[in-house]
Amino acid sequence: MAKRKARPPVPQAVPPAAFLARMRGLLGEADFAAFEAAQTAPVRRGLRLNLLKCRDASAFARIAGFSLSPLPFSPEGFSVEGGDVSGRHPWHHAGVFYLQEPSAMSAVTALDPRPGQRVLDLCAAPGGKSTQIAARLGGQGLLVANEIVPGRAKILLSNLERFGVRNACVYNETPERLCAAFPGFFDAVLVDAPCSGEGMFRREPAAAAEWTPETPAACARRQRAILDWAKTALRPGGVLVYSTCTFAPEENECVVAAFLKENPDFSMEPIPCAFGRPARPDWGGGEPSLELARRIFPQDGGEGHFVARLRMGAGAAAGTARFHAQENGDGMDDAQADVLLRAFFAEQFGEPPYGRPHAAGEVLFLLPEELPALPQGLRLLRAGVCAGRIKSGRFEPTHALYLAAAPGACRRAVDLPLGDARLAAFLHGEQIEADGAAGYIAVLAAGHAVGFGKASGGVLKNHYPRALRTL
Ligand SMILES: C[S@@+](CC[C@H](N)C(=O)[O-])C[C@H]1O[C@@H](n2cnc3c(N)ncnc32)[C@H](O)[C@@H]1O
Repeated sequence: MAKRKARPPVPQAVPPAAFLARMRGLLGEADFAAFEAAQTAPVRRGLRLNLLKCRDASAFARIAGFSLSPLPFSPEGFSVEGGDVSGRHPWHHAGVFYLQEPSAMSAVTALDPRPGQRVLDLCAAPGGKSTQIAARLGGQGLLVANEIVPGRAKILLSNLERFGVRNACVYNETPERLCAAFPGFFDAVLVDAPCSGEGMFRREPAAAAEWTPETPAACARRQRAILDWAKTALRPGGVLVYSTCTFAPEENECVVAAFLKENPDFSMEPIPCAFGRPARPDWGGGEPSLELARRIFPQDGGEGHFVARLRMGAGAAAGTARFHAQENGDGMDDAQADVLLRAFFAEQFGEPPYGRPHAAGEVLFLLPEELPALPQGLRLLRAGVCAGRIKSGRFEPTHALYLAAAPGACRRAVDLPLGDARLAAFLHGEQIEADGAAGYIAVLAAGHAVGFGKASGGVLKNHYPRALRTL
């Protein structure tokens, strides 16, 4: 592998004195001492396997050169040491793993999404929890991942594409507009709310610098508004998970207590995994069922999270979603897109096309089966997989199409070991050697697709997206 530049040291955050005083008051002397001691321990790095691409953690660790230890927060999550644990690792480019703060994995464990369900991740960027939900869905059902900030929504899309997710729609919407378009539609909704980020002070010094004693109350107002919209997108009997990465009771127990008071058709449910410790009913006005939510403090093995799982009563009233059929515009119709994609898949992949072929002008998509049509008028970044476009009468595939290939499916491929200089060159954007017939060829990193190129005259023209190339 190419030699890596040493990374500059991460600046150390100084927790505000008022924050520490609050924590001392909340936790009491003994627990506060443990909290403070954990704050100075080395930061644990978390790695989550992409179950869509790899389920064998020992083989993964051996080949990737990592040492993995299980975490209590999620069965597919590990604390990681050794090797090149970074976004530059070829298997990171291939979407085989996601680097994530360990306790952040707990929210999807609490949500417990199952294949075939319709799931909404309402505050989704950069996609830590969306990629985990998609992996748990195993390609069946639907994930709607939404992010309000445009630039962050693009990063969310990029991470879902890297993970090879086929059955997601990515939106850049306000919670209000998104939920109004999907009334009563989802089996499960995750609100991983914007918060004061007290659990991220060590990793994000900016969060510590911005914090004031008034921040939690301001965040709580926004969180309650988001939850009010989130509930409208849930079907009766569905599950709502609320999570934050902050410690402030105002943003955790108090927000959930107020929600339960205003929505008697919702009730707290136990989380099917005993990470961290029970939440504190006395920090949320005394509602006893708050004890079913969980808190994770640094002394519990993660930077900090709060997770509550609520269920909507099965008899509650729900709205009905109304969708409109997609239009094709000029160019192919869906039947022609189907024929073209079948031929391309037969040549390139050992599986037929998945989803529903759809042509929008010159661009061809494989739409999620679970979404018969799309709501109109929303800022949609992607529905399903963008397969490619017709250019000068020929089909040109996308990077996302190769990343979404099932493991072992690429028929025409050059498979390079992780440390191979040609792999480093490809990820850097260079041409590499290619034997054999001309045409599109997948580039694999030890069995997993990282992208593709077009072979001609013994070389592979590089189609690795510029924005993703290593420097
Ligand atoms: C805690 S982060 C989400 C992290 C994400 N779930 C993950 O695991 O990668 C909260 C997100 O909410 C977004 N956000 C900020 N203000 C919002 C608002 N008023 N409504 C909805 N989302 C908002 C932020 O841009 C941010 O991406």
